[in-house]
Amino acid sequence: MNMPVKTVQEWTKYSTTISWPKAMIIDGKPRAARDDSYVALVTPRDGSTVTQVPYASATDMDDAVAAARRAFDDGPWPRMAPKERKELLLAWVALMELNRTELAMMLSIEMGKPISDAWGIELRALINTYKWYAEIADKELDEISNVGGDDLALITREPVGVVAVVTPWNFPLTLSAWKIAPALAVGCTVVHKPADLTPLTAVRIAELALEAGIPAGVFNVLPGRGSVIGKGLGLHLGVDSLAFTGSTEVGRAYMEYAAQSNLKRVWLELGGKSANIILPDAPNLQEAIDTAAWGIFFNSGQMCTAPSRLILHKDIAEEVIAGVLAASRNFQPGDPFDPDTQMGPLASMSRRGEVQAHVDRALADGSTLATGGHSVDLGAPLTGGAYYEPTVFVDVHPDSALAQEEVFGPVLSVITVDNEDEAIRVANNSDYGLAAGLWAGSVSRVHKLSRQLRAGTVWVNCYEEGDLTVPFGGFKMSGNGRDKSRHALDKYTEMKTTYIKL
Ligand SMILES: NC(=O)C1=CN([C@@H]2O[C@H](COP(=O)(O)OP(=O)(O)OC[C@H]3O[C@@H](n4cnc5c(N)ncnc54)[C@H](OP(=O)(O)O)[C@@H]3O)[C@@H](O)[C@H]2O)C=CC1
Ligand SMILES: CCCCCC/C=C/C(=O)O
Repeated sequence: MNMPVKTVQEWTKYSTTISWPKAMIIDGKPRAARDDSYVALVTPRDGSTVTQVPYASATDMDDAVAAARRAFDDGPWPRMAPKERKELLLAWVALMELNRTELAMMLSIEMGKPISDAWGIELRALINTYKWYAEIADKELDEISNVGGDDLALITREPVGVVAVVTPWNFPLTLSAWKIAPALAVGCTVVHKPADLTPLTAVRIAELALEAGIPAGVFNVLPGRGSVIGKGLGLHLGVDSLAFTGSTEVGRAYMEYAAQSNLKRVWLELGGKSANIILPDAPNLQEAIDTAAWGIFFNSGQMCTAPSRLILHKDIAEEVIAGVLAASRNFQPGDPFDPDTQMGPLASMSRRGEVQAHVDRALADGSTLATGGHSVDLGAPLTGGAYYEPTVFVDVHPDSALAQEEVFGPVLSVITVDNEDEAIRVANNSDYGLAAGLWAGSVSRVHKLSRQLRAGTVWVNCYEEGDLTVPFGGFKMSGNGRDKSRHALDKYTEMKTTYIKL
């Protein structure tokens, strides 16, 4: 399917027709915050205020959790036949498809994602994720244990209960869907707190859920401050499980909130500092070069799996660096409404300030800047936008702050090594373990080295490839549990043994 709107002029005109949600969704109804609070939604495209967002207080949060609790304890959702849940979820998917263009534009406005990526990548992922988990809802079977004699033991999975979902702004629709869709498919009810930067796409999706007939209280969405609503959900005694994507620092806080409250299950998908290793026998060096550049500049580098450490064998380092610098010229930031733009702004001015601080520190630490390192002013009418140059540092020390800390911006660190053992040592020299890339030709080398990489996903001769059938999540301080695939269902179910004397 192709994008229905084609040119930057058409998209710009279309952006003015968007009708933004005015209320949050609690217990099946749109409503304002009880204290009538609102905050401004500012687009990083040009720095303008787009609309006002209803902003939840702790009282609204209590209402939402109570609604989700009632819907779980007494409502039809966990009790209906899985095939009925499937039909309702598929009706919701049909509305997402119908509203794809509007949702893509809202996303592009909220966090500056290039419209081609918003429509072509993120909306596709959103729709496919809900469809996949809707379809799986009536295909999971339970187990009977072979205990023998006159006994019968059932091993069943039951929905865990009320699930809080707290998500970031970089892939706000995809990352939320990876949690909300499996939770709802197994019969849980959900309270979603979207990121401050991307509240209204989340509310719009909840409006569509109501339109599709998802019962009241099953899916509640609360825009609100992380330190109030996120923390409040983490501490709430009415929440049985909490699924989070975001920074390692806040992930750690969620484990503390759980320990201080009801030991709710906490599932974390956190930061990354992924290594992308290129060895001299890479089957297609040009593809490795192009993918290395695309990987770090896609979504302006705001991606937990961004291949931010490029680890090069010395024999090909010069050629790859030259290639990556040439490729970086294709990622000059541009208007996110232009379908040809490959890299839009950062998600906010404050994010841009943080990226600049990482760059300044790297310069002070003696890292060599090969290109970029500055903000960009695209001129009127986009002067207020949060644009930043594609940036590459070379000869980066593997222990430096730049090589160890997640920048979450279009900033690549290139590290040159003498041999493959050193490449693996450098790759594993990180608190994170979300993903890694390996470009090599020999089959036995690929198998040997990919086993040695301490990461939840290892991409070989590719990067950022995926499918809903494969799990996604991290080793070490990149988190626990897995999104996507059948394995995600484990996070939203409790396992029960029923042992029967016949
Ligand atoms: N794994 C990933 O994909 C992501 C990693 N990050 C990393 O985190 C860094 C900071 O980005 P940021 O957006 O601030 O990420 P955060 O981890 O702060 O935010 C993610 C979510 O957590 C909420 N939150 C914030 N503070 C608290 C708190 N004290 N208690 C409970 N919930 C909270 C946020 O709400 P609110 O938006 O209202 O603050 C948001 O919904 C990035 O530079 C990047 O390194 C960020 C986003 C995604
Ligand atoms: C459709 C591809 C979206 C992949 C998003 C993966 C990002 C994860 C993260 O940043 O946490």
